[in-house]
Formats: sequence, C-alpha cells, structure tokens
Amino acid sequence: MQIFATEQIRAWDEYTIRHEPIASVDLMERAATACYEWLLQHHYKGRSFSIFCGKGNNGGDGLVIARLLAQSNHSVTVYILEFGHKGTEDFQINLARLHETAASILFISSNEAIHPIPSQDVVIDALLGSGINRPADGLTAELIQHINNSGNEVIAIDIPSGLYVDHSAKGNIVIKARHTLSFQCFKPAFLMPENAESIGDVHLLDIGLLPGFLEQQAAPFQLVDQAMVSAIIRPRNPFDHKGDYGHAAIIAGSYGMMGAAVLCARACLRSGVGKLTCHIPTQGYTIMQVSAPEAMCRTGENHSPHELEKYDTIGVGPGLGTHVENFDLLNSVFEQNRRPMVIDADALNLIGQEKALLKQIPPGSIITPHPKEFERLFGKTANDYDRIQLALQKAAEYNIYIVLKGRYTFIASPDGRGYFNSSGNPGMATGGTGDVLTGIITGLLAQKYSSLHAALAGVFLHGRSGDLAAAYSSQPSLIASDLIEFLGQAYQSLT
Ligand SMILES: NC(=O)C1=CN([C@@H]2O[C@H](COP(=O)(O)OP(=O)(O)OC[C@H]3O[C@@H](n4cnc5c(N)ncnc54)[C@H](OP(=O)(O)O)[C@@H]3O)[C@@H](O)[C@H]2O)[C@@H](O)CC1
Ligand SMILES: [K+]
Repeated sequence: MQIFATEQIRAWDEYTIRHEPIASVDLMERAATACYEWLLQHHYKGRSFSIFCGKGNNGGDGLVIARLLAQSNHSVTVYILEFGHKGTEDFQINLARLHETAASILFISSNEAIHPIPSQDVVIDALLGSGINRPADGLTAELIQHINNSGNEVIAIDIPSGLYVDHSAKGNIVIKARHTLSFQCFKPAFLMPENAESIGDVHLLDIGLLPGFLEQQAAPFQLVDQAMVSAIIRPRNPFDHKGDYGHAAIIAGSYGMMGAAVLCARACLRSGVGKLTCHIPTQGYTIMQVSAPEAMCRTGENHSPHELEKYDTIGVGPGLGTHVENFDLLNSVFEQNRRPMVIDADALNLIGQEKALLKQIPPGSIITPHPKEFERLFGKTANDYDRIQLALQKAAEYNIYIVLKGRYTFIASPDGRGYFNSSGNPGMATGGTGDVLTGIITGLLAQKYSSLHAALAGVFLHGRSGDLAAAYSSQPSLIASDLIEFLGQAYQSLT
C-alpha cells in the first residue's frame, strides 16, 4: 500500500471526481457517511455530540456528519470557527443542508464565544484537515486547547487538527484524539512516534477512491503489508534439500548475555535456514547446545572469527558486549565477508564508537538499530521526519539497508525508497525481540532472498508473530521467545 503526501492525496480525490465521475460534494457525502457509519458501529449510537468545524472541506465533512447524526435523532451542537471567509463551496452547500435539521449551530468568532463542552458529549474534530498550511494560532489554538482541556472523548476527522500530513508539527498546538477516522490510505503523520499522543487509534475508511490512480503514482513511502510479503516469500520445491536454504552464521553472546545469542539462533532456525553455525564464547557452549540443538557451535578466543567465507551470510551483534577486543572481531568479520550481512545491537554500538567501521560494512548489508542506536551512529535529529530523511541519506551514503526499529519500523533502502512496517504491537517492547528480528533476517538472507526482501519480509513476519502471540495470550505478557514460537503461524497466515 502506498503512503501519500498531501498533494498526492488531493490529486487522488480529483482523479476520482473526474473519472468516476462524482461531484466533489458527493464525495464529501461518501467520506462523511463512512465516518457516521463507523460511529454507529462503535458504540456511539444514541450519544450526544459537539462537532467543531472549520470552513474548509474538513469542516464540510463535520457538517455532513452533524446532519446524518441529527437526522437519526442524535443531539448535535455544531460550532463553526470563523476564519474570516465564507468557506469552500462544499462547506456552504452542507451548511445550508444542516440548517434544515434540528442541530444547533453556533459561530465562534472570539474567545468569549468559547463555552464549556457538556461533559457527556463526544467531540468531533473537523476544524482543520489536510489543507492546514501554518501552525494553529490565535482563536484556533485557543479552541484546540479548550477541547483538549475539556477531558471529553475526541474523534478527529481525517487528521487531528493542527497536525501536518507529511512534516513535523512538534511543539505546535494539536488536537489530542482518542480515535482518528481517516480516508483510504495511511498518511505519514500516523506513522511517527512524535504524533502518538494526538492521533490515538487510526481507522482507515474506504471511500472508494479509484485504484487506477495508484498505477500512475510513485509514492514517497510504501506500507509493508501482507500482500507485499506474500509476494516475496517463495514456496518450497518438493526436491529441495537443506543446501538449498543456505548456511548462516551467528556471531553473538558473552558472559551473562547468552540469552540474546540463543534467541537470535532459534529465530534464525525457525525462519527456515538450511544450516546454522553459532560463533559464541566458550562459556556459552552448553547453553547454546541445549537451547538450540539444531545449530552447530564454534567456540574459541574472541568468538573464533575464522573460515567465515563458507557461510552464505552472517548475523553479528546480539549480546556481544562492547569490550575492546570486539573491534578486532568486527574488523576481521568485515575483511573476510564482503557479502550482505546483518549487523545489530552491540556490533552497532561498537561502530557508533568507531565510525570508520561504517565504511567497512559489506555493501547491501542490513543494520537494525533502535532509535538510540541510530542516534549513536548518525547523530540526533530535531524530529521523527528528519530522522527518516537522515536514514535514507545514510542508507545511500553507505550502500546499506537501515531497519529503524519502532512501532512502525522504517526500512531505508539505499536507492532512496522508504518502507513502514504495518505489523506488530506495543507488547513487543520487551527485551530480546530485537535479537529475534536479527535471527529472522539473517535466516532469510541465507535463503538467498535479496537484502531488501529479507528486511521487508523479516520485519513483517516478526511483527505478525507478535500480533499472533498477543492475540493468543496478551500484550503485557508477551516475551521474545513467544515470537519464535509463533513464527510458524506467521508464515502460515501469509497464504
Ligand atoms: N473532495 C475532496 O477533496 C475530499 C476532501 N475531504 C476532506 O477535505 C479536507 C481537506 O479540505 P481543504 O483542502 O478544504 O482543507 P481544510 O483542512 O479543511 O482547511 C483548509 C482551510 O483552513 C485554513 N487554514 C489552514 N491552516 C490554518 C490554520 N493553521 N489556522 C486556521 N486556518 C487555517 C485555510 O484557509 P486560509 O486561511 O489559508 O485561506 C482553509 O480555509 C480533508 O482533510 C478531508 O477532511 C473529504 O471530504 C474527502 C473528499
Ligand atoms: K480534523
């Protein structure tokens, strides 16, 4: 699924208006009807509503929702924020239609017109949508603060007022919604951690925008979803043998952190790799052999980084520790192996301390930092949008794939394309889940998936395993081992 910027969303609306064809006001009716139906299906039937509208088409959506609610015997008060102009054509048509219902209509043109919101009311926020072109200030800002301070439940239409679709509104005054009802496709704003407090739960409603538009468009970002990953994962051939699924190595673990190595190894095995050898410290030998009997082990000084050429790929980092000898280890790995590999955790922290190592990473490799590790490698950014841009820039500069872990993990490809993963849940914010991801991606690389495909399928399957595990038990109880147990079902769910 494509993730569009403001101009493309507008162009998609216009394409639909021209080619369906449908009048703009009828498309607004369709969008607002989808919101109205969502409200009725989600326990808001019979409630009373305070609906705040601007004078653009977002406000127009609010007026249609108000009319549909009033016509179905809901108590509705509509507050229209005066912008100093009459409003868009569709706004005006719908204001006239609203006057024919029992809804109360009040205009807000000064602070004195802002009154307490009845505590039982559900607030609908239709002040500003994708047409926002500057930070909310003056009366608009006052009204947004008033709504936020009311404690009422807020449902935002299209996007919480004050947020931009595709750049940062950090520090600005923005509606804090419990739910956001948006249309057709994800907007970049919904995928940024900095907006978590504003957007609440996002629900995408189908308003029938024509799919023909999608063929003409190169979107700035793609959403990694089931359709994309199902097309990546290849079925197995009946005559295949283990040699067809590659030989991976995992270089991981240290005293007190063998769990990270075990999780990584077990996830790699479950991803479908043909053979796995773990390069681990001697004191971890029994732990690994008992925990992952399917894996072979190499022990010896400094993880015994020898004969690495024989592996199809290598995953390095989980539980490695950051002692100085590990700089030699990394140097040795990068010298012997020039094929794409996976670099995570302490290996990234070592590179963060010795930035010259960045240039030695084999081309096409995948690094999997969480935001703090990313910051140690590439520096701080002012906001989440800048971090995404920095990831794309660094992916191109070093010819690597950057998997920036988070609720919507971002994958930066060196060719400039960016992807947001759609699977996963907050239950996965627990120790060891990153080690599992490294194991899965390493396993996929060994099975000769391209770096891009290994990264995309790896993050999606990892998140899907988390979703299945959380559905089976719960988010708070989820632990990293659960992801390995549910990886089989995650594969199964693709077909
Ligand atoms: N047919 C369609 O296309 C469909 C569109 N749909 C809906 O349309 C929405 C987009 O509508 P839109 O483009 O009219 O913009 P919208 O967000 O309502 O606001 C623009 C107004 O706000 C003003 N303004 C801007 N910034 C401001 C600020 N900080 N503080 C104060 N004012 C500010 C600006 O005025 P200005 O002062 O710049 O002249 C302008 O008047 C979209 O989100 C979706 O809900 C759906 O119905 C589906 C079908
Ligand atoms: K809004």
